[in-house]
Amino acid sequence: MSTYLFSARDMTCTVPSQDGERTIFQGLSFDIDAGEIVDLVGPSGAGKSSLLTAFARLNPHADGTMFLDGRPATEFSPQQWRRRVAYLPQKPVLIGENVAQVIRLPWTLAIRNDDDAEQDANRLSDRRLQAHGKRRRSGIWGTTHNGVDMLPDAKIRATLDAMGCDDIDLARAPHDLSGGQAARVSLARTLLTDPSLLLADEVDAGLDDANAAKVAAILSNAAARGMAVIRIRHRPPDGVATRTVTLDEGGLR
Ligand SMILES: Nc1ncnc2c1ncn2[C@@H]1O[C@H](COP(=O)(O)OP(=O)(O)OP(=O)(O)O)[C@@H](O)[C@H]1O
Repeated sequence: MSTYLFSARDMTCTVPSQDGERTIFQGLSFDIDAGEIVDLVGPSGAGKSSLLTAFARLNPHADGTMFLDGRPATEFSPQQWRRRVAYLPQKPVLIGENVAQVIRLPWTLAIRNDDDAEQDANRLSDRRLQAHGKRRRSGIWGTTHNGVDMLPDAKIRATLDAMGCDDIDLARAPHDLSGGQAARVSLARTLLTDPSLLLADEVDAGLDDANAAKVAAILSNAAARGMAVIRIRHRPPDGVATRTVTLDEGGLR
């Protein structure tokens, strides 16, 4: 059994091509511990995004064996996996009329997924069924799930401020945000769902140095609290990564 937070073994990705199929990578292994920030670099087209989406179980062309907390990925439903392993695409997709709504939506969905998973488990166990309803959720706010005010504006505000996002108005429409603000809102939204592993696919691409530094600081703080982070980056090293791995010609080194 793996002792890492996350492990992947024998990762393979084969995509359709004109000649039939093309293998992007094969037999890759990767491990990451809680609190680590690993930069995944390599030439364009090497398969970095394909590997990250494979880790997120979002890549239909990829295969392999993965473990989270020593448990095989096959023991997690796709929803349970995504609750723990968050994939952040380069271009933020911000759904909602304003920043507060954008941030609240995945939080609500994450809670609902937790409850769904809990209900599934409870169906299998009368004893746990009795306990259902008494249990307190130990989420990042430590609140129970019984009201719409689980994530009130004041808490969103405080969280954004703590992440260096005091320039972002909660009432602002997502399409009015600058690129740097949108990137940080997207990041804050994901971090609030408290994933164990964050897969950040070029989230600082296209940002100016100041905004890229803010994004790096947010990730660094999250890692200091125990989150593991894998970043795909094309920018020069920023000193935040604990380790850099290169994907090239189908291999990781
Ligand atoms: N669904 C798909 N169908 C066909 N080819 C694909 C598919 N997904 C990825 N590829 C190909 O796989 C290769 C790896 O793509 P990927 O985006 O993972 O590389 P990358 O290292 O992230 O590149 P970049 O740094 O430019 O973003 C590319 O040649 C891409 O065209």
